[in-house]
Amino acid sequence: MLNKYARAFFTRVLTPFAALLIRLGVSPDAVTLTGTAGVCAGALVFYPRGEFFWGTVVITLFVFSDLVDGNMARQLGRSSRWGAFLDSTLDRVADGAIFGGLTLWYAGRGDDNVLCAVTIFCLASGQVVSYTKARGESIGLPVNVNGLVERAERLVISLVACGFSGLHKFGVPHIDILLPIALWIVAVGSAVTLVQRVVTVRREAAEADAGERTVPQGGEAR
Ligand SMILES: CCCCCCCC/C=C\CCCCCCCC(=O)OC[C@H](COP(=O)(O)O[C@@H]1[C@H](O)[C@H](OP(=O)(O)O)[C@@H](O)[C@H](O)[C@H]1O)OC(=O)CCCCCCC/C=C\CCCCCCCC
Ligand SMILES: Nc1ccn([C@@H]2O[C@H](COP(=O)(O)O)[C@@H](O)[C@H]2O)c(=O)n1
Ligand SMILES: [Mg+2]
Ligand SMILES: [Mg+2]
Repeated sequence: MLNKYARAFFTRVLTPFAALLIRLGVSPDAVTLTGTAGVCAGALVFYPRGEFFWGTVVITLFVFSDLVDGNMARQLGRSSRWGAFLDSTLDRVADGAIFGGLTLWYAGRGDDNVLCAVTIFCLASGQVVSYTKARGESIGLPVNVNGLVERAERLVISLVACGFSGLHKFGVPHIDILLPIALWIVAVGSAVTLVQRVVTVRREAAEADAGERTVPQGGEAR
């Protein structure tokens, strides 16, 4: 949903910044790599210590690089298969760091086995949701479904809740309840999305296989 409705807005806002980076001689790949390094640093330095506010501030500063890199590549007319591969692969690394950092908190000083398990589920299910699309497309299917909770939703729900929960350390009472609520929402939403994508791939695969059986290559329909 965000990918559909918010992308156009962020493209307009970020285009001048992307153009500036191009004029400075920065490459899209450098932005992809720097953005991922920044997100990983923010998540793995701050989250395991329960510094949710500052961790989220650092991550937010870097996570938009994921919209800037593609914007730069398109402005340069240099959108490439390598760029698409690098972008998606490093998305998985960044997601792993965000939910990994939260997992380390709940496994350590946050000391909550249930939320630790929910966070691991968010991490694993998010990666599998992305995999379903990549694998489906790699076997030649359109995978015409995005599902309830795509990556943008997973990030926005988790990061907004994390940032606000971090205000608990500055004396705002009860606000830390937002993070567990968000994690449960992302976990359930990812499970639903996974089912939506698997069902779609199953239908598309059955249709494609049936089409191949009725019309053999170079032959007439039986
Ligand atoms: C006092 C309060 C403290 C508050 C602290 C700050 C709060 C932080 C708030 C928000 C931060 C949100 C940032 C989220 C930005 C997300 C940007 C992003 O990375 O989007 C990427 C996404 C997809 O790009 P790709 O095509 O490269 O990705 C593909 C896709 O992800 C596939 O995913 P999947 O299959 O898993 O579903 C992958 O398969 C594929 O491999 C991958 O390549 O881009 C978009 O979707 C575009 C839309 C971006 C929308 C961003 C919306 C941000 C909106 C609101 C921010 C709210 C701010 C509220 C702050 C309140 C503070 C007072
Ligand atoms: N280093 C990069 C990064 C991205 N691309 C291209 O942009 C597409 C992704 O666009 P986003 O707006 O989602 O970042 C990607 O599929 C590539 O075509 C690139 O070429 N080099
Ligand atoms: Mg990108
Ligand atoms: Mg990306």
